[in-house]
Amino acid sequence: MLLDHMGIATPDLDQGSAPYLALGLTPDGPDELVQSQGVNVRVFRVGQSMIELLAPARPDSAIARYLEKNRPGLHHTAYRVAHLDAEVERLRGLGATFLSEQPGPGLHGTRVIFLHPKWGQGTLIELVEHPAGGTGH
Ligand SMILES: CC[C@H](C(=O)O)C(=O)SCCNC(=O)CCNC(=O)[C@H](O)C(C)(C)COP(=O)(O)OP(=O)(O)OC[C@H]1O[C@@H](n2cnc3c(N)ncnc32)[C@H](O)[C@@H]1OP(=O)(O)O
Ligand SMILES: [Co+2]
Repeated sequence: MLLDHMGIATPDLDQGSAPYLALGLTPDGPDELVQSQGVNVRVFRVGQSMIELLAPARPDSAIARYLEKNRPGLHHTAYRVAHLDAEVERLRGLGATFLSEQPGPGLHGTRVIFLHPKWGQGTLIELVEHPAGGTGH
């Protein structure tokens, strides 16, 4: 299992970028608007993983709601799996609860799904389908 990214909630991508730029990281390509999630995303690559900076693009987005109730910072962690549907079924068999019935569109055209933060023992966990890069089970 590979860590795909750490999702960081920020009110503003430039403000949220400051520590990562100071650490010597540079954005990996242009910012991306992901309409389905109502977020503007800026990515910094860290080895095989990423820092995924997320700023609200709409007041009704999950990130906007999160920032109404929480300080900016680590929002979720995401893991790479080779065969997402099979992994979802395997985890459902173990009693895992998901925030949606089916995977949806994620960054860079990936398929993603989120596990309920209660199941994640307080951490919001995202699974990202990477047919090549996942390890799967
Ligand atoms: C561009 C896509 C990109 C990608 O990687 O591809 C992304 O990662 S997009 C990221 C933004 N999208 C999402 O997070 C989608 C999944 N999230 C949700 O559906 C909601 O945010 C949800 C259900 C986790 C929370 O919804 P809401 O904020 O409306 O509800 P509450 O504030 O009442 O929270 C309920 C309960 O969950 C706890 N909570 C909320 N957010 C988090 C979090 N990020 N980490 C841990 N726990 C979280 C919150 O504290 C409440 O707990 P409770 O004990 O009931 O008080
Ligand atoms: Co994410």
